[in-house]
Amino acid sequence: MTSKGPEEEHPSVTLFRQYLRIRTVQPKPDYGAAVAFLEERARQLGLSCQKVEVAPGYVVTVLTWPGTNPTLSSILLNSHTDVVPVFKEYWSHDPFEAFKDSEGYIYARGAQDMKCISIQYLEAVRRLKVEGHQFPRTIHMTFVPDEEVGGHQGMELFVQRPEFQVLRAGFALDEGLANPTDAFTVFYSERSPWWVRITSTGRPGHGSRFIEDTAAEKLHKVVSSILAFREKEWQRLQSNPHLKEGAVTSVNLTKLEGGVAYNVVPATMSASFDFRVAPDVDLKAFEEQLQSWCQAAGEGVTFEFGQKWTQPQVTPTDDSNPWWAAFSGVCKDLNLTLEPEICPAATDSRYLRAVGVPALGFSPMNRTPVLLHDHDERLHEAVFLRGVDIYTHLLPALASVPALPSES
Ligand code: MET
Ligand SMILES: [Zn+2]
Ligand SMILES: [Zn+2]
Repeated sequence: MTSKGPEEEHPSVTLFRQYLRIRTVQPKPDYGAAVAFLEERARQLGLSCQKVEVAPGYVVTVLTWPGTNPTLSSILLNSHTDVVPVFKEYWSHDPFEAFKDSEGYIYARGAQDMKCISIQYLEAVRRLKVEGHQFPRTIHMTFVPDEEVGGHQGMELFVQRPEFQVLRAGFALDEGLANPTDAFTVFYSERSPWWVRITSTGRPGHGSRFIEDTAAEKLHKVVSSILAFREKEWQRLQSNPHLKEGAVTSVNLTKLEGGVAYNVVPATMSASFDFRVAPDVDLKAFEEQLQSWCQAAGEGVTFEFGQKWTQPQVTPTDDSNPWWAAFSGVCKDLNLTLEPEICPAATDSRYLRAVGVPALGFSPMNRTPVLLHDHDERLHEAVFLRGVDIYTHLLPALASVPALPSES
């Protein structure tokens, strides 16, 4: 794949690179600049733009292309505006410069996750509008803050607002993952994030002594139990070629805290875990399992949640679901191979599915290594432009799905 010189760059790519330069990086995203950029896009496209401040400083921006039949539910195209932090010293190029190399790879935080998709939605809508199309269903593009830290000041609040009810979303598209093969990944469900901090308390004292019942000793037991569970799930995944990553429960030990000095045995220590619980797991039984690991380690071992999602939902991927039929039908027509999976990570789709909006997680990036949250996150301009084409085909089909039984 070769790229054109800057003077010949495709305008959609130029727009993408402009958006990538906005520093919406956690933990202090410049949301104001992103909202201003989106307002300008709305103006250019002749779309209405609504700003819903779901919490002070947290604005959900909604661009709307009205359909011809307002009695029908709408299509919601969602993307988040924030991106995760970078370790700049490990990058080949400044992650907020949107550098394009001679081959056409665009390096930037958010190139895959998920500023590409925001611009692809906008550019697909622009093209369809310019061509004079109109569709029965309204298309809303929602640009939400806060996804990368849990969506608690973003989509979680937005779905509870009257402004969300008014959108009457019937179906949503949201982010997926790149796929290194020729196929495209599509997510119909996701694992539930459970962030668990285990705190162990025990007897303190002088570091030279054989103190019994220490916080560290008990914490070690819980850590061992959880890492043994991790190994069991890993083996289950490895031994069954039919299981994809999202179908088993994963866990990582992500933080250890405690202690003040080499020679002081601390009274408290803690370990934090990022569990991603598969959607078919009995969550009550799973919490009891956590409880029993703590109890088995001894007195004074407790746990608390940093995140605890308990409403996993599955969007059907068979033709009983007219949205799936429309989505997969277009992909078939375009000769795109789909790999339907459970998303291993968490996205804002979980909030949409929980309020009854079927959602698919789709990032149209094939032949692309999965580099989200990684150093040198990048996307080839040709893959990006192909994604605009794909949405240009998907949107007419989705926005023309005939009235559902519930809508007639
Ligand atoms: C659990 S909050 C979601 C943050 C991010 N999308 C992740 O999956 O880690
Ligand atoms: Zn994302
Ligand atoms: Zn992310």
